[in-house]
Amino acid sequence: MNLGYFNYPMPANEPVLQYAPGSPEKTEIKKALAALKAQEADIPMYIGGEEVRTGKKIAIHPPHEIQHTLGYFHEGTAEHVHAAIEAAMQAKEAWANMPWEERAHIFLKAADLISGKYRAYMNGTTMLGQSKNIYQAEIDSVCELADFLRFNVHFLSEIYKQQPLNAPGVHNRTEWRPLEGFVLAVTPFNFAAIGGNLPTAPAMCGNTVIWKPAHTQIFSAQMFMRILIEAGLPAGVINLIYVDGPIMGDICFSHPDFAGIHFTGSTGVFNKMWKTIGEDTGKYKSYPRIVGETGGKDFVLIHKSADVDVAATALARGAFEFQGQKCSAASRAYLPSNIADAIKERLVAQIKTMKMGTVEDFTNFINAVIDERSFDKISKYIDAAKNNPDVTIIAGGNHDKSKGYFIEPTVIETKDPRYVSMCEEIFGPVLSIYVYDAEKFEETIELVNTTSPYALTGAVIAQDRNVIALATEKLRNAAGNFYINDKPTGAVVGQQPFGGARASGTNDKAGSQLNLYRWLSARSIKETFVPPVNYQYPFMQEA
Ligand SMILES: NC(=O)c1ccc[n+]([C@@H]2O[C@H](COP(=O)([O-])OP(=O)(O)OC[C@H]3O[C@@H](n4cnc5c(N)ncnc54)[C@H](O)[C@@H]3O)[C@@H](O)[C@H]2O)c1
Ligand SMILES: N[C@@H](CCC=O)C(=O)O
Repeated sequence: MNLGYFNYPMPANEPVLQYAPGSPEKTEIKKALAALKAQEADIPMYIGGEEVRTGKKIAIHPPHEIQHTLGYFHEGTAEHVHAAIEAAMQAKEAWANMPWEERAHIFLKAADLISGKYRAYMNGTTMLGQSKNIYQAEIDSVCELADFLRFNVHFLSEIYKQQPLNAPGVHNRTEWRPLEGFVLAVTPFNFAAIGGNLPTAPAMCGNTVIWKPAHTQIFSAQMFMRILIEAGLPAGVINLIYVDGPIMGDICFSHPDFAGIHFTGSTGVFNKMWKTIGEDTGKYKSYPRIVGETGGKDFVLIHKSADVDVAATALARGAFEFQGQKCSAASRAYLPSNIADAIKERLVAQIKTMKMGTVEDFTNFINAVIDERSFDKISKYIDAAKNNPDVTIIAGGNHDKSKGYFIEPTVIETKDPRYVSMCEEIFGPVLSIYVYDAEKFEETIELVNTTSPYALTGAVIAQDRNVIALATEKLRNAAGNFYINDKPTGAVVGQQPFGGARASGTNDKAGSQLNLYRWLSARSIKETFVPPVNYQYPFMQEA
């Protein structure tokens, strides 16, 4: 029954709490961290509304304290992928037919639970599971996730309102159907908000979903899943499984009901998925929607007119917050020769004050990288730089995995603008810098544009307005999110819709209408009130 058109106006962004000494939020998070550490969680998969425990228990350790065990998750097999598909297909019809306002209110309630009752637990599971300090957890697992849910409800309401023209005697309407089949959400380790957005955006549109997070994000993913259930999400709408990626891929990508993938992760994995899906599209009922946000090699281009402190701070925050494990992290910087020494000096001075350690000690700015594989990969780049006479490490360079996966914030200076660390995504606390002739700004723009295959984020730091205009125009295709006099990280939902092009993804902008359109399939319906009863047109009559 449709008894009215209900409005979901543009929401405000969830305010970021400050966790100052003595604040109530600081007391709450300290309590939550202690409680989470005092227990060993037993974490099931969620399939068709059932908690599924397989007995194959995998331990979860904080990356900054690997001797501690936070709990265990139950790993699934091919059988659980099949069960999740079946559950999604069974739940599909009832979910698609549920009135929009009922669906919307589940997600709005979940947003309020995240920003209220469970704020400390969303933050706590993210801090401990992914080694984020409180500020990094707050902007991700609480503010960005609540924003994704609230803004998407607003954006989808706006889409539903979009209707075509009518000619006399005819009524036209557009139905925004969900896709025919199930949607797969495959999510990365680094953002709890991305983990939450990738399954909920298609679900909001009436699709049912299989959600496979990275193993290293399960501690916060299961917290969000429990919140969705408390908010009223019906059984089978989102099915959370912990299965090896290729096993899941083999089954889902060969299933006739596979309708789309919402992926965020590395470019290599996405390329493989695209190829597998494209090999024989005849096996599917419809062409699957393929949405992927992938890697980056994000630049900061500094002009000779730049404010030195602005430049040094954009690099310090942009490169090292959350240990550089943001797809948006500043990882290559171009310093003009006239102020390069001053920027380096201030950057190194800032880095020297960055404390590294556990998330429970709030004075630590730097925590650990996600796991041993990442630690080893990042350390290799640093060690190769140490052994290369043509490059210099001007800050950091040490790493130690005895207690946790700790890597110092590291700055590599190279005289070769195409040195490996200027081109490849390292995904850790490593910034590479190249000093260019301050009079060759235009040539350097070209260098920035052609050095890496990625085009995710980038920043220009300058005070000269003509230069800002020039860089904005010439680097149009080099970044999907472009920043002027700021760090290239920290996009906010509703303000800077996020996503990149080239090897950085399909640029379907998470948390925007552009993204939601990918999970909808429009049906145009024409109704003629008084239809013709003779095939002949007036032009056929004799004069
Ligand atoms: N562009 C963006 O918006 C954005 C945001 C966050 C992270 N990222 C990118 O994500 C990467 C870091 O995250 P990650 O290490 O979790 O990425 P990843 O590619 O290793 O993993 C992403 C997801 O894919 C799964 N997976 C891995 N191999 C698979 C396979 N063969 N088949 C099916 N699934 C498979 C993983 O288990 C995980 O769930 C970086 O490259 C980063 O730039 C991009
Ligand atoms: N949206 C985040 C990055 C997400 C990728 O890791 C930012 O803008 O920093």
